[in-house]
Amino acid sequence: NDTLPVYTDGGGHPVSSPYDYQRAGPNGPLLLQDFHLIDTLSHFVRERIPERVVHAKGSGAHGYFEVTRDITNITMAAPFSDGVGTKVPLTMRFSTVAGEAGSPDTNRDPRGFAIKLRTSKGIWDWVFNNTPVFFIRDPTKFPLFIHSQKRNPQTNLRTPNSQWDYWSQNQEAIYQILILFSNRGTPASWAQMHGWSGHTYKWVTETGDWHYVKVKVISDEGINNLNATEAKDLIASNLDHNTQDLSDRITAGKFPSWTVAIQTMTPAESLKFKYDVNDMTKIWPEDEYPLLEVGKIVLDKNPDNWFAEIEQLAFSPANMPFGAEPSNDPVLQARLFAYSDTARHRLGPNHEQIPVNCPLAVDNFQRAGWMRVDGGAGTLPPGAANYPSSFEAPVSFTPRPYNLSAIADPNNPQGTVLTSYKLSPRDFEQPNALFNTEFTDVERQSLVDNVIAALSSVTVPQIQQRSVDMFACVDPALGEKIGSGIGFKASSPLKCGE
Ligand code: HEM
Repeated sequence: NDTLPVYTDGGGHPVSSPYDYQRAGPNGPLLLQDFHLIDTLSHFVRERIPERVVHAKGSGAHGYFEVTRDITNITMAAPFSDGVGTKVPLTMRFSTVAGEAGSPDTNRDPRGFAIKLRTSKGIWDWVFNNTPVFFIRDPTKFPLFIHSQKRNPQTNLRTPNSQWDYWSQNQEAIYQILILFSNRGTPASWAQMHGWSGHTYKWVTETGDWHYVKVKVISDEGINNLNATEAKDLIASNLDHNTQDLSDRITAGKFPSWTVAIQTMTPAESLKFKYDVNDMTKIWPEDEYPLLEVGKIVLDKNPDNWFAEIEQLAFSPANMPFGAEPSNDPVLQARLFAYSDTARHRLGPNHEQIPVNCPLAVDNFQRAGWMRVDGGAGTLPPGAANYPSSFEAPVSFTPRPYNLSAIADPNNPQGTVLTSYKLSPRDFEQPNALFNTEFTDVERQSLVDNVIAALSSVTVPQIQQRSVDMFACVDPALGEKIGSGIGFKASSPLKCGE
């Protein structure tokens, strides 16, 4: 049938039968020249990547987020800044936490509730759970807590002893334990769960005003849970119950949907809040901090390729557009580091170019590394400079639209500053001493000759001028010698830093 594609090996060469292989005679050993066999085997034995260290079992789908309220008085972050009615594509992944990739969907566990929003200003990952609080408020506890819940290193069994040993020693987990051991610990469907940010974030406006914010993603169907017997029965009859349920709903056109709401707190209010605003074992009561509906989520497309679009998803709470910032919640701060770090391990340094993780637009200087399969330069022409060039201007730089130090937090009055060292005339003092008092005559002359030779092959006059000025800042005589060697004079007045 010539309408079908022709079966080939990995090099694109047609192969008559995928089952056949080459031997030295009908009953002889295999031939190393059989590329098809070797290609097939060697790809197969590399088909697994590490599973997620937590949240290994999960499933997901694609859809969109729609802005339903103008909250530019709370944040300048896209998609909100793009106006009511703006829709951005998203991918969501739901997961259990402690089980391995093949473990049952209906195990008692919190559920991961992760959302990748592809906004006009970059990726915004909402890496939430289906619970409003968390077990810990100290980041150092996370690996230790997870060790107590996962398999014992000697027996490879999960043991109630270590689970309850941890919890009874670390009782700040109690709110989450109550949820976990109620029927909320076994949701009936990914579509019938709410999601919560858990953490407090800071959302900032164009003028630098900011609020503490928590996000709640409310299932339009309400929540629906299994009792312990139902959950156990499903483990016996269908390990993948929730995975299947999500996929079946979308195939049947019964698209899961959620309403997104936020709670806000001003910095002044936070000082009067009964608990630490950065303590993620506490909720903000909804009667005191009412929910404000701001958006809608709909999931309307199943993945075409589970590995490419779900397993290779890499979420990071550090992925935030301008207008959303982390609070000083230490658990959140630790997560800002941990997720991209694990993605580099699990998927490699170029995980952000995997289509499901890729922002709508990305232009930077990251071109190489393992498995770089695109030009790595976004929309830049292939020959564009691979660093911030002064003469080819490959990219422009957006000034940050607010000054981080201006939004200092009353809970941390020092604030944070965005800075780098500025050049000053003092930066030339030690080079001057090296040139004049340490170098020998031979070294001085070799420096002049070698720099003249190097600068003569530079073809951009403003680079030659800046370089001559740099040497003149070290010593005017040095600038004069090098300048005359390439036909330039030091600028007058000469500027040697601020
Ligand atoms: C210090 C605390 C924490 C650390 C170090 C941590 C670390 C991790 C790591 C390493 C993964 C695997 C990611 C991957 O392989 O792509 C993960 C997954 C996940 N975590 Fe955390 N986590 C922490 C706390 C939390 C909290 C507080 C939440 C929710 C509020 C959360 C929600 C999730 C979710 C939803 C996933 C699954 C993401 C996906 O579907 O790919 N984690 N976490």
